[in-house]
Amino acid sequence: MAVDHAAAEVDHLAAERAAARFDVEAMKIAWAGSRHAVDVADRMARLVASDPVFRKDNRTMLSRKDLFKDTLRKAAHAWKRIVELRLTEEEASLLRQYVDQPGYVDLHWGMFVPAIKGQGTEEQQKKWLPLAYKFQIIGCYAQTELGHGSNVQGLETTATFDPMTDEFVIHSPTLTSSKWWPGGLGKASTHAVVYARLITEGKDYGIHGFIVQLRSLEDHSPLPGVTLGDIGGKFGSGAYNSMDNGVLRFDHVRIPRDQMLMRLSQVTREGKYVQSDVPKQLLYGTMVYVRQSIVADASKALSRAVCIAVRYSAIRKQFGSQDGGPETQVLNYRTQQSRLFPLLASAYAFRFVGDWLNWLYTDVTQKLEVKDYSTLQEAHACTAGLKAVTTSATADAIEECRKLCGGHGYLNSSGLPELFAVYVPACTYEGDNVVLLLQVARILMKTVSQLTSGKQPVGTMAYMGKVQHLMQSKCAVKTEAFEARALRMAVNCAQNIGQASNQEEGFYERSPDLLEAAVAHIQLIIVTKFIEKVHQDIPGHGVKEQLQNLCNVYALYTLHKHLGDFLATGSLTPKQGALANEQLGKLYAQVRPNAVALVDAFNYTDHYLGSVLGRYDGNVYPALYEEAWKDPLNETVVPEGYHEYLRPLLKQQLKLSRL
Ligand SMILES: CCC/C=C/C(=O)SCCNC(=O)CCNC(=O)[C@H](O)C(C)(C)COP(=O)([O-])OP(=O)([O-])OC[C@H]1O[C@@H](n2cnc3c(N)ncnc32)[C@H](O)[C@@H]1OP(=O)([O-])[O-]
Ligand SMILES: Cc1cc2nc3c(=O)[nH]c(=O)nc-3n(C[C@H](O)[C@H](O)[C@H](O)COP(=O)(O)OP(=O)(O)OC[C@H]3O[C@@H](n4cnc5c(N)ncnc54)[C@H](O)[C@@H]3O)c2cc1C
Repeated sequence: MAVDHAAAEVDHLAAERAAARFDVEAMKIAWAGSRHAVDVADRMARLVASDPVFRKDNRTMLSRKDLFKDTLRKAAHAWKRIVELRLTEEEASLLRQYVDQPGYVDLHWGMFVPAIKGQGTEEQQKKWLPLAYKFQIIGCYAQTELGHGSNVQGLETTATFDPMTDEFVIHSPTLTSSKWWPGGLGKASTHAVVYARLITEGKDYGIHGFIVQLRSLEDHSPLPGVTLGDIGGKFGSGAYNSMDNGVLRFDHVRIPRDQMLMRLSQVTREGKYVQSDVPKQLLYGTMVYVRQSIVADASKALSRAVCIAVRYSAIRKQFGSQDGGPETQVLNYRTQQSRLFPLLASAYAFRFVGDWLNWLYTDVTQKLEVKDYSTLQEAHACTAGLKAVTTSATADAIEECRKLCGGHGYLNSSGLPELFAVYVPACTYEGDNVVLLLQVARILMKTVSQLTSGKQPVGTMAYMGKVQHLMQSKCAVKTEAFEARALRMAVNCAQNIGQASNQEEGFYERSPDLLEAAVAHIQLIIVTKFIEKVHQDIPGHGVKEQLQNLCNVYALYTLHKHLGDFLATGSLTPKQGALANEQLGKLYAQVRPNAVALVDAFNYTDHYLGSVLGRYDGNVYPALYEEAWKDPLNETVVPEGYHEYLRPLLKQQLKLSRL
């Protein structure tokens, strides 16, 4: 039973649920990963849903100030509950997820703590982490500047070592060097990991991380030399406006030398720069960590939107039989299915590839601990590429779900506008998606160039080693078609770049094609990981069959959508393309009776979904009607402003008509 629906009196979706051909409880386990994962998520979701402090149905009606205060209140209350109930790290993180309101704690736990863990020495970790763990300090991640975000090497903030005092002087030399965007910086954080150019002995050693205190721990006022503020309102109502994305300027602010994060490189007491024997890209480790978690978040956001759209499509009826019989559920329209079911399949696909990516990340981290850097490039390519492809697809899908819900999808009470507004910046933060895909493309080009030297590609690039076969064969098997498409697109790009006067120029000219080659490579990974998942032993009546269906939907839909690539590279014939489309229609018919149960398997509470259209009990119309009356505009029958602006107008019209 989904968590807060036990009391639902009428289940308007009961017939849909009864029609499902698989065990929903077992599917919940397949989705969450284990029985334990289902149980703990269930408990945390229930805890949040039943606590009035975590109410969020009025969020889009709050002013920015009230919304921010509400966020502070929720964060403090969540922390109180975490301490009182002695929640584990896993439980606490789920509780924060279900509170579902972007706020400074996301950056504190999600970036500040990981940056210190990844880039701080053991000594620095011992000093700073206990303070952060107990919330005696609040931290954020201050990298992006007004003038530069994507180009990290172009950042301008300086950290100049002063050997006289054994301190770094942090300074913002220009307006464009102002830190701009960091979440939690504007109003909440007391500390930040600040990225700045390290200058010592007159030499610029590039970007490094520093722990800098920004606000007094006594009264929260900015420390001398520090200018701080919020950067202003953002897209949509409610949504990401709960976050205090901030601006920060330094005027020669001094910090002790030991606040430079010194795991990757050090500055000695005398001011000598010492590079450790670790790759300098580890400076970007926090971003890699967050990118992998963003892939898991994509499946959460997408599954929420799909859950709303599927349930509502089963309730909503339009048109019907000619003889006045019942109208048709819009979920029965073939067009609705062909728009919605690929999104349902994508939610599952992203979930499983997210799990795999988490495994890859953990594996790389363990290897790094024993100084094995061999999989660093693979981790970068997979996190960057999957982050880009899954967030772009999810942002588009949320908007598609809004349209699938017709007019009511445009109401705030559908939950979809806010979900979209909160979600879309994921295409930009933690690396603009185009910039990240170009990173993948660079690695693809490097791999192609090494093929002739006999170097065998490994990991997710291993298929490129089958170059002779994949360049020539006609592909009968689905994965092979995806492999051939990705490889041939990459090889085409490499050949075209090879004809340019130099590599950089060629890469620049061919970058639109390179983006598409990178997408093809990443889609191959998603399809492969879904197939690997369905080949596992998956218990529960009908569960494996449903996942197999969804896997086929994802693969064939992707193939259909990018048929141009497959045909242009000769990876498929037009006849195979047409057959794939035929097959897709049949698969949708198999998904149809299971659709509602497949979204029930996400096990979301009505509180977390935050949507009158996606209610578990399907009792949509009374809820929509009731919700409308809660709008502040309906507090008075005659609107404020009537006497000033409507009455005189109407009176004037009355006078004119009497003339
Ligand atoms: C949740 C909401 C909160 C949001 C928070 C934020 O947004 S926070 C702000 C988020 N901000 C952003 O996300 C900013 C996005 N921008 C960036 O991440 C970087 O500027 C860049 C990667 C685009 C270029 O960097 P660059 O000019 O320094 O480098 P380059 O291109 O010249 O490549 C040199 C080599 O490094 C390799 N390599 C690169 N990255 C990694 C890695 N992570 N790991 C391992 N390796 C990596 C690359 O493959 C290449 O290898 P090769 O060929 O030499 O063997
Ligand atoms: C909601 C939100 C929260 C954020 N939180 C944080 C935070 O906590 N801490 C932090 O430090 N930062 C944060 N950021 C900043 C974020 O990381 C950057 O905005 C992001 O990295 C993109 O950089 P940019 O803004 O410089 O975009 P730009 O690089 O200026 O992008 C503008 C356009 O240029 C294109 N472009 C750029 N470079 C290239 C290229 N080489 N080739 C082709 N096209 C290119 C892009 O594709 C895009 O279309 C946040 C941003 C947002 C929106």
